[in-house]
Amino acid sequence: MEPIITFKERCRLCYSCVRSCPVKAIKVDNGFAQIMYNRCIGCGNCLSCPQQAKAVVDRMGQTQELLTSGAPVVAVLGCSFPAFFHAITPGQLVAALKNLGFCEVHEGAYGARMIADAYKEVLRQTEIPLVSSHCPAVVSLIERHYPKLIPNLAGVVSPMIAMGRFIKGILGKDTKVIYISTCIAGKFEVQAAESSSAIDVVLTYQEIDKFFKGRGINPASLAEAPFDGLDPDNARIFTLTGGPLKVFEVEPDFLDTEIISAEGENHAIDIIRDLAAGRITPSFVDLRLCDGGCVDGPARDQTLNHFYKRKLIVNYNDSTLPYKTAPHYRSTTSIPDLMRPYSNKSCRLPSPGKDDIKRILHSTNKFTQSDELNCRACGYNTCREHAVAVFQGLADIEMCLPHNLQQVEDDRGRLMQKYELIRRELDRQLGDDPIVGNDSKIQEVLELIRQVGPTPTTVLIRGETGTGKELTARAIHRLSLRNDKPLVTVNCTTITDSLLESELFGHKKGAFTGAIGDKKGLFEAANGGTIFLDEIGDITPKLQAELLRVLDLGEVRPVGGAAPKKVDVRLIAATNKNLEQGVSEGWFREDLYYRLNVFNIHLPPLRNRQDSIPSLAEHFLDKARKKLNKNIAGIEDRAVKAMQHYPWPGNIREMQNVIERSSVLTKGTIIRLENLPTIFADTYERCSNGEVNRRHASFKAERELHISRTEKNLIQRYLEETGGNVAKAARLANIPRRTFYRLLEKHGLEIVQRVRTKSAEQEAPE
Ligand SMILES: Nc1ncnc2c1ncn2[C@@H]1O[C@H](COP(=O)(O)OP(=O)(O)OP(=O)(O)O)[C@@H](O)[C@H]1O
Repeated sequence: MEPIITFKERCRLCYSCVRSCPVKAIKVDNGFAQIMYNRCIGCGNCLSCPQQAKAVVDRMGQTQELLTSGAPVVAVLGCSFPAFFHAITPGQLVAALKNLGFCEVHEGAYGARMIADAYKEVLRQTEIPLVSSHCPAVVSLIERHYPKLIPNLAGVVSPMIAMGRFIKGILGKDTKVIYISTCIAGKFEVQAAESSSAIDVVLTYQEIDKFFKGRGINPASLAEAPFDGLDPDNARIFTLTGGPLKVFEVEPDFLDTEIISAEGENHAIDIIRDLAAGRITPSFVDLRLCDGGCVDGPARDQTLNHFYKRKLIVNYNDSTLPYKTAPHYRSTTSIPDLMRPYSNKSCRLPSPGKDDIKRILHSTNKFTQSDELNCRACGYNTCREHAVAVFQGLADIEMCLPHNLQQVEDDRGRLMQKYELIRRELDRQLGDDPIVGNDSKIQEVLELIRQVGPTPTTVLIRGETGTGKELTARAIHRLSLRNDKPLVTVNCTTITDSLLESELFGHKKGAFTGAIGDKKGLFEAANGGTIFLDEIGDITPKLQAELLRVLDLGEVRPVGGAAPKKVDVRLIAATNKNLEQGVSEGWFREDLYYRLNVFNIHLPPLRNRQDSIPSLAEHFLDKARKKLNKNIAGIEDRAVKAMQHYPWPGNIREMQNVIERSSVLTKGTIIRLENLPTIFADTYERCSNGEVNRRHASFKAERELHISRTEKNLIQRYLEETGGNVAKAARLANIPRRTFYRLLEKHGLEIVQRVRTKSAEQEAPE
């Protein structure tokens, strides 16, 4: 497994890894940034991901397995260890490692000591510019990205590999060697074929520290133990800036241009690029990718500054460390083969032509040079570099931040336009719809709407389904002084009980599973305007109590929140339930009932509004005409008559649907009885037979019919003239009030008039 992995789900596409990768070995694809290992040089920069989406693969389990396998396991400490384990002595660190189960502990600096002689030899023999190879990231950089310089690489192993070969050469191949340092590239290096089997595991200081903690080992409490192997002497400074040249005994003069010693990815890449281009031709280039040398490798102690770490290393170099060297390490034949080969590991990506770049730039709205902002938000230094990466399949177009912002702005504009269109359409469909009807009942309703509209009074609208309760609520809001503020409509049965409370009153973050943030409720959304609670008879007793609180105190309490919020909302409620029965049966709170029942509007069912059927039919036909863009002139009389005798269980909504459906079905310009659902033909037949039968009935029956009609018309007229006041109407008709009531009953002129009549009666004494 590769030493660094990506946790897809943590990647938030901030492109910080793209930005920090010196060789752009990151591919953004499928919604996350992944490492392209064939381009990666193991510098470890991507581990600084703010979301911790990149992590070093845990090798502690593997180490533990080796330690318990029975094979001898040797620990080798990289030269920089005193700058990490600075709170304990080197001898205590050795003791702690032995406590973990390591049989020997060596200083990796001895590896630097060993390769120094090899370097002197290679330097003496080489005539082309020689590039040092002790930094595995620099080796990878050349093998993967500048293969032209492979012949320039010193064919000498790194100090780490030298140590592995040295120890295994003496103790035998079955010995396991674990190298511990600040280096991440070393983890990649030991996986490469060229250095395989020299080192078994590479750990960072952090990993070994975790190991101590996991095993309850406190190195500071331990007595010092001596190192094994050989004392590296002054090779301990190898880790520092300038350290390798000192150890290799290559000491240039101040003005020397033949020897280059540099650190840091920018310098290293610049120098390698110039070498490859032949712009510089020094005799020796000593390079390390980490700025500050190995002591400042990616797994360093981040809390210490470079110069303090330098001081720690210098002190360590000056001190005498306890050593207990076994005689076999002193044998002159113990020095292993320190040479190594290299291979071309570059994989060339396709190069885009000018037109390709242009096309990609255009797709992110970059048409002129000034459109190329080179803002680097995508992680690439220039818009062109990003375009090349897009062409090569490394980057996404969507990585361009200015382009995305422009897109969001454009989308916002488009959505605003759509919203505006939909709002107008909704207004057309709902808000501006007139309340149609010329029967006395609906005229009375209209009068009530006109009276209550401009007041702040709570209104309770009652009536069967589809009778126009919502339409009435809209009309009331339109006539109110709040009509410039929202009318929020809530159907209490469409939202589940548990959600309705939070929908109405809002909730605080964490109030329940899924409450990931604070949310305002619909009462707050309606602040200053009106809220229409449809089907109020269906809300739970708990919600009834909360609602009462809103009505009494004018404040809402969000679910999970302690502090109430003031709201100024007018309430219109509607129900087709019998709330009085609810109160007596206990499922509707009495106090809420009285609070709602301030001003009642009762919408009559359509079957009691036969007189309005022709005008409603015409109204809905007009709507269907516009909606379907169909030339329909009218509805034939037979169809209207059938509609007048149909009981309309779904009321006006049903009628609207029937007319729209018939408009779709009709082939001519007139909606005929046959275009209506078949039940209307039956209804028509029944009512026609009734008329024919009546025509053939006796004179007496015919006379009764006419008298009854005249009686009904007269009663309606008296009511109209007295504004629905039954007491006055009875006086005008010169009949007792009780007789007038009986006639109302007989002709089906009920409830609405009676409600009004009752209140009017109280005002008007007999
Ligand atoms: N008097 C009327 N004039 C014109 N259209 C009407 C009238 N009454 C109702 N409508 C139309 O009938 C349909 C149903 O009306 P609305 O939704 O207001 O009924 P409702 O009583 O609130 O229904 P529900 O009880 O199912 O919620 C709507 O399209 C509305 O525009």
